[in-house]
Amino acid sequence: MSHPQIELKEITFNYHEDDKKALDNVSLSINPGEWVALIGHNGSGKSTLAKTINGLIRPTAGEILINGEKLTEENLWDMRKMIGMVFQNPDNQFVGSTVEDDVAFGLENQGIPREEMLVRVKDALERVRMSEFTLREPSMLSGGQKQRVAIAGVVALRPDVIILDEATSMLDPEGRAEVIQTIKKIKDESNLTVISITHDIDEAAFANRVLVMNSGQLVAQGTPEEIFSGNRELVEQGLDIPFPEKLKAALEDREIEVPQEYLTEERLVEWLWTSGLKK
Ligand SMILES: Nc1ncnc2c1ncn2[C@@H]1O[C@H](COP(=O)(O)OP(=O)(O)OP(=O)(O)O)[C@@H](O)[C@H]1O
Repeated sequence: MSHPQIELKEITFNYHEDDKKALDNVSLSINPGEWVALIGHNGSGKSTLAKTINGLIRPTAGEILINGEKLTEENLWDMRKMIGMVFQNPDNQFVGSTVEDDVAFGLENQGIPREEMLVRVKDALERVRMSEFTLREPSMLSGGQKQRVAIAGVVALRPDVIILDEATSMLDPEGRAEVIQTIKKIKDESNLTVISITHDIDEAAFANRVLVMNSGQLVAQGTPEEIFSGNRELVEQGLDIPFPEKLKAALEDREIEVPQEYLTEERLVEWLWTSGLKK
């Protein structure tokens, strides 16, 4: 029988006994090769959920299964090798003096032999299209390039799952697009599972499935189309909605008829061209 890659069963967690629950009875499962976006306003429990999935936090109640196997103290380190994380601040993630050294760092920690390490570093840098920067100093790179190097460091470890914890939030639009395209390429090449925690709903629109957190609970899940189409409640929850949906809402407020289905930016442009809307 095939199992979900990650399964959370009725997970509850609070940081301190008297605190309100940071996670409140959360159950979910994620399959290999899925791209799942985790959205929700500040403090809704997204980062806590990610830390639970990769074993940094032990839930107060409930259980976690990875490939059908229960996460325990004994198998924690093996399980953690399956999951790589990329964090928000690109500047806090560098340890090497060159791009190459930086990507090699995690491999050295895992005791990977030098020959194998060189192959993996080269391959990882090619996959994030940073080969020409191999000997550069990481601090000299743009934000998007820094995050691509951070992704290479994770990819070199050959994880099955990559968690992006607001990995694009400090980048300009160009950097964001670079990082998202990089992740998409790697995901397609190696059936990587992607969990992206994001406030950027345009990023969430890339996912196969969107999970919405609120006050430690998983309150909704569905395709980006299902979650975002005409869903003004999300805005009330402090979330942004994708640009095409924002524009549709603004046009509707002006009593202009708009398509009810979810539109990507390309489809929106197409519709605008053909809609006969006049200035
Ligand atoms: N180290 C900690 N100690 C105590 N409470 C914490 C800690 N980290 C988070 N919390 C609390 O747990 C709850 C969930 O926080 P979490 O960081 O998981 O939310 P989030 O959705 O990731 O928020 P953000 O978007 O701001 O990163 C919040 O009430 C937060 O104050």
